[in-house]
Amino acid sequence: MTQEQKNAQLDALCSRARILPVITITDERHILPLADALAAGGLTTLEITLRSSHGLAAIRLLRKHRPELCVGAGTVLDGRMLARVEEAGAQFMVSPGSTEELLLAARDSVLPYLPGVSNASDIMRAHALGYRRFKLFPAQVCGGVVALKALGGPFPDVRFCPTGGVNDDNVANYMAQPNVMCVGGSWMIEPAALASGDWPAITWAAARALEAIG
Ligand SMILES: O=C(O)C(=O)C[C@H](O)[C@H](O)COP(=O)(O)O
Repeated sequence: MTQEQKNAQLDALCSRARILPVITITDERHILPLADALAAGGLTTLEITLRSSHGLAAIRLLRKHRPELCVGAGTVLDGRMLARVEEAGAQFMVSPGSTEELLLAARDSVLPYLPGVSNASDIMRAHALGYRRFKLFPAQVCGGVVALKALGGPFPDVRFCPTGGVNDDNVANYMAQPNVMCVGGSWMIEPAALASGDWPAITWAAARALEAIG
C-alpha cells in the first residue's frame, strides 16, 4: 500500500472517529466494559496504549469480541512493538514521538500509522518519508491551537490529531482548526469512574465529549 493510500485511510478513520479515546488498561476485567461504555457514548475508535502489560491482550480481546469497533495500538515505540501489534490484530498504530526506525518500519507495514510530532523538525523528517498525518503530542504543551495555526503555514498538506491536555473545554477549539482531523485523549475516562466500574459515568463522559464538539 502506498503512503498516499495510508494517508487516505487515516483521513477516513479519523474523520469517522472525531475523538480517539486513549486507553491504558490496568485491569484486564475493564477491557470489554470500558470499550462498551465508550461505544455506548459514541466513541467507537479506540487507541489502546502499550503502556501497560495488558495492552496487547486488550487489542486481541477487542478484535475477537468487538469486531464492530476500530481498535488501534498506542505507545508503539519501536519495530519490535510494531510487529507485536500487527500480530495482535491492531487496525492502526500511534506513537507519542517518532524515530527513523519506526518511520521506516511502518512504511513496510500494512497498518496506517500516526507518528507523534512536537515541532517542525519532527514533521520535516517524517514528511520526507511520505508521512502527512501526525499525532501532535503533547498538544497543549506544544502550543495547542496557536502551534497548529503556525504549523499550517509551512505544512499546508499536513493534518493532525492533537493529543495531550485536550478536554471538554478546549476540544471544540482544536476541532475547529482546518488542519485538525480528530483529537485524542484520556479525559473522558475518569480514573475514579474506572476504578469503581462506574460504566454509565464513562458513557456519559464520552457523550459529553462528542457534544462539546457539536
Ligand atoms: O501513551 C502514549 O502513547 C501517549 O502518547 C500519551 C497519551 O496519548 C496521552 O497521555 C493522552 O493525553 P491526555 O489526554 O492528556 O491523558
